[in-house]
Amino acid sequence: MTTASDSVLDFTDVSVAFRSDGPTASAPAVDGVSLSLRRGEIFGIVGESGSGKSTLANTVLGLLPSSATVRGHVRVNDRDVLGLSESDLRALRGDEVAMIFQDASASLDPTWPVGDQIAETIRAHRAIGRRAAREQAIALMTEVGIPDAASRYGDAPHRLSGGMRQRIVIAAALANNPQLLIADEPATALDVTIQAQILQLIDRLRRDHGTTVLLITHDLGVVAQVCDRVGVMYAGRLLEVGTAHELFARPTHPYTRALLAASPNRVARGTRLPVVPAQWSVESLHESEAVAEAEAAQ
Ligand SMILES: Nc1ncnc2c1ncn2[C@@H]1O[C@H](COP(=O)(O)OP(=O)(O)OP(=O)(O)O)[C@@H](O)[C@H]1O
Repeated sequence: MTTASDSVLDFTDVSVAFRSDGPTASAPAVDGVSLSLRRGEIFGIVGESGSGKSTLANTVLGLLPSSATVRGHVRVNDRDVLGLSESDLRALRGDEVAMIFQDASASLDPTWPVGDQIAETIRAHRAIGRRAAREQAIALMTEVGIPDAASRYGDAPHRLSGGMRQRIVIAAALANNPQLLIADEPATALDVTIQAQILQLIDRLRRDHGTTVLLITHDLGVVAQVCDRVGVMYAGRLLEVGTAHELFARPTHPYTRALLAASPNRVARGTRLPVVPAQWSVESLHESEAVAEAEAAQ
């Protein structure tokens, strides 16, 4: 059992619903999710598009629109973050918790030198001078693998490749040594080789700094490459949690088994989750499993 001291992030019976303008209430985007992340682990949330992964993650830093109603408890280091004021959330963001998204370009100001953007992130949370912040930013750029970081400090984002921009975003995210990093599809927009490098970087940073990582993905290859434990989401529900090894070797939920059966080369990088029919039922999954087994036996 996870105790308060070894868990960084706890979701307790979290549900999220978006107010709809239509006559019928829409199904909850997140439905009764309970989950604890252990200190220093990379926890993958895997699920097809629309399963509620981003919505769940966005509850942590208060990033949901006002049309969303969140129920349950979301605790960071035992402090309930739902209902925090905007200024408390700002203090939490980038300090205890940092978040990176799929599109690095959208996270960076296109008109500003990349190094200054990292330095400002440091100065937003700590009282240090410009020169010290600049030195720390260059050290971070070096740490995340920007070659000749000092000379790239003054570059505008468009002068860097997509992979290098994502490294800058990761450097800025880690600037204040957060305990928790939420990475929402951090490598999906990049080509396969660069994706692998970004994931290796996240894994190395976790090892070097002890950062806990919540990694959102719909790529089973990502799960296989870096995740310690995995939660499978479907239609807002967390169906199954286990180690990455358990998930691949002994999936217990029929939905997970169907996903894996439908992804024959499932540990290869770039294995996207197949979309299962919206009106999913356990019976239909049993059928698809039977078909997969019959095909495998041929
Ligand atoms: N701002 C919003 N207003 C209304 N509904 C929303 C909003 N954001 C998400 N939803 C709905 O919530 C459900 C879950 O969406 P969410 O983006 O969390 O899924 P996801 O698993 O992260 O998908 P993807 O991998 O495509 O990002 C979907 O049905 C989506 O349409």
